[in-house]
Amino acid sequence: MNEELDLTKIREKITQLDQDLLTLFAQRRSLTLNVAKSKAHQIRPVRDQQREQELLIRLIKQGKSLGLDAHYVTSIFQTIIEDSVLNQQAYLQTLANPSIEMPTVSVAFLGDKGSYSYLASHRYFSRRAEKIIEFGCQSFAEIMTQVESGHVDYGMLPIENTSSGSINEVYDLLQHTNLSIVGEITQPIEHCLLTAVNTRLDKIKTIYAHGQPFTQCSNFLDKQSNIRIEYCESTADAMAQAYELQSDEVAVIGSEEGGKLYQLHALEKSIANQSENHSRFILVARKAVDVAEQIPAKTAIILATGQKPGALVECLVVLKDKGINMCKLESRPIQGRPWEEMFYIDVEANVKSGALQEAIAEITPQTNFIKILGCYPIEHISPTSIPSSALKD
Ligand SMILES: O=C(O)C(=O)C[C@]1(C(=O)O)C=C[C@@H](O)C=C1
Repeated sequence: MNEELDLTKIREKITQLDQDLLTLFAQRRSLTLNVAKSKAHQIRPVRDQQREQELLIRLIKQGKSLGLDAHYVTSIFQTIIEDSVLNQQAYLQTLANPSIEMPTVSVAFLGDKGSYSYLASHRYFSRRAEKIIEFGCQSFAEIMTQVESGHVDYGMLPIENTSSGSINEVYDLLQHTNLSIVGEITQPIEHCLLTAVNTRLDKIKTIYAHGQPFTQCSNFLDKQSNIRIEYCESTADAMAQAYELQSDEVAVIGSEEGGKLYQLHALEKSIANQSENHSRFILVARKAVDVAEQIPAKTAIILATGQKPGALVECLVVLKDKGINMCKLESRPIQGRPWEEMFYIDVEANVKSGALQEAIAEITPQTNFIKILGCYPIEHISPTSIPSSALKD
């Protein structure tokens, strides 16, 4: 056979190239760590979008001359840059918080292996810790208690989802805790219908699911007739049940990645109402963290204004006047005080910044309760925009 078409030989060459690519990725990563060290000295922001834009435009051009299309090149390098920014941020955070020890961390999350909270915990600490001690919990309240009591270092809690909105139970728990929010991570939620054995959709009689995925897949579930839904404490619980039953009439809603831990296969993929489905998780700890100046920060504040008309608006006007961007506003009833609301406000500012300190000082007299829930690095790296002319062939 023509040597060029010998599959074994071709695969050997691909394997070698993939290995070379990995070596290059690792070299690039260690160079960006030096960039972070240099920026730590000069107190320059981690992100330099002009540099990113120049780099992407040049790479798209070079890619085209090699027969690689612009979208392919862009998506690869945006992933590389995101990794670079997150790594630099993680490094600068270790400098800003020298007392926090990281090689081994213990993390409490909802459910067991395979839950979305489990996946978020592993992703979050993958660039920060060498070893994770996992602590699966049965409820959000248990996660808080485990961290408060010192049994674990961190708790990972989902706070909002792009499809089903805010997770009220978590907001309510934050009202009464002394824990601080020290990080965030946005996890893509890719709901699939998973089964333990090969089967067909029309054979499924029972679907096991946690309440959240159930709500997020309501359109798909409405279309299935004669299917019984069994609510579970967590997605991992649902997966464990399906694994144990080994039935061609049983399915579970969960991620393909998590399902693999239970030897489950995807019968249907992308079954969520919204194709772009993401959950934002917060990480809580007993001690607040400092956020390095070079990193964009978010501060979470809760406050109650009583029933004075316009009191909340006045607080928000203070933020506007100080040029502080509010990225989230949520309200929840205050337990035991009917019709009174607790407001949760996320702002894009470092709590140590002059502007936010001044804003808090001005807002405080207008409230009957105010507390900083935490200040942490913004983990969401929005991709740098590229002029459309660079994308054209
Ligand atoms: O060149 C820098 O300043 C870097 O931080 C490196 C890098 C990259 O990975 O290429 C990452 C982040 C910046 O926004 C720009 C570029």
